[in-house]
Amino acid sequence: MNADTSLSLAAIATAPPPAAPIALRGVEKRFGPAGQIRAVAGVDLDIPAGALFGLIGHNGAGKSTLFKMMLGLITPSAGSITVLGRPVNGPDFRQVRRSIGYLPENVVLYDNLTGLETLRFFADLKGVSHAGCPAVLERVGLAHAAVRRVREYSKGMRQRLGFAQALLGNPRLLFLDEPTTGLDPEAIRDFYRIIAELRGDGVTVVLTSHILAEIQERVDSLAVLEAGRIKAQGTVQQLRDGLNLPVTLALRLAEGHGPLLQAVLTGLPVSEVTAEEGASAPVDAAHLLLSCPRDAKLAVVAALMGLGDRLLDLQVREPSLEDVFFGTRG
Ligand SMILES: Nc1ncnc2c1ncn2[C@@H]1O[C@H](COP(=O)(O)OP(=O)(O)OP(=O)(O)O)[C@@H](O)[C@H]1O
Repeated sequence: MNADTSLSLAAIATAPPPAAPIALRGVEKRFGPAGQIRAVAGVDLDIPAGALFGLIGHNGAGKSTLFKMMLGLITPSAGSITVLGRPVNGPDFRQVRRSIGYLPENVVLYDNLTGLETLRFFADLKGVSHAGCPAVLERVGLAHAAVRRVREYSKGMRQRLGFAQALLGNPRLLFLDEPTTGLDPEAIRDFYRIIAELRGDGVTVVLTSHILAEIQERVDSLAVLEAGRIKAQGTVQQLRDGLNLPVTLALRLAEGHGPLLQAVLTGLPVSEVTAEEGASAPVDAAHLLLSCPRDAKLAVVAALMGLGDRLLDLQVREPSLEDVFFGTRG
């Protein structure tokens, strides 16, 4: 064996394992002297490497508690968590933490520091070089404000700065708690553009949001958390399919369609016929909404073709994630 070969074997032996999925098994967290507050209850969760994963839940559902346990900041009362191939709270997790970026829900910033000084401060805490700070500021669109004090920053600029500190040290995994709070639509677009770039580099991103429509458009898969439990998990399509929520068909019809509409729909499982908001009397209105089970959608659409030129327009409206989220409640 020559020197080069032994060197490369040594490198393989000490190389970190490939980024593994995040895995939670039976995770529970209780607070209070007698453990009477159950913030997280029996959570099983798998987040694949390279995913953009969304965690959705109302206030108090347990999202932040789950994040803090995945970061090793607090210890589960029961269950196990593995992040990037290592048990959280295990002896070598400190090392893994260096590969993780975290944006807390309320990032603490010091008003007297400039943006650049803030990033240097966080770089020191994380044990990474100051050299990357200007580039990270540039990446989040704050290069122009690098030497302005944080007290002069708008809410959106503060949120960008919080995001910037999470990006320090080129993390392999990002936990972002409500990352788009306080951002205007353009800044939200910028944020997801950066997320897309990071994912192109193989970074795994886990985020929470209350803006359900925003999450629905962007994540690969998500978990709906309610009262500390996962109520549903999967892609948006899987959630919709699993819940079998009805599909809405929005029709625009020519006058005098009433009897014909009733005739073509006879025998089909159309549960509701209502006028779309703004239209006049229900069945004679020109704009109608029909609701039917998703497995009857094609049969209903085919039947509606029987309206001929009285059917002016037809839109199939899938249930939104909002429907999925609230459909899983209670
Ligand atoms: N340190 C703590 N001591 C006692 N109870 C706590 C503690 N941290 C969280 N809780 C409770 O655990 C539950 C879950 O809180 P958590 O902050 O995880 O929810 P969340 O989904 O992040 O909510 P939000 O969207 O409002 O941030 C809540 O009932 C909360 O009051």
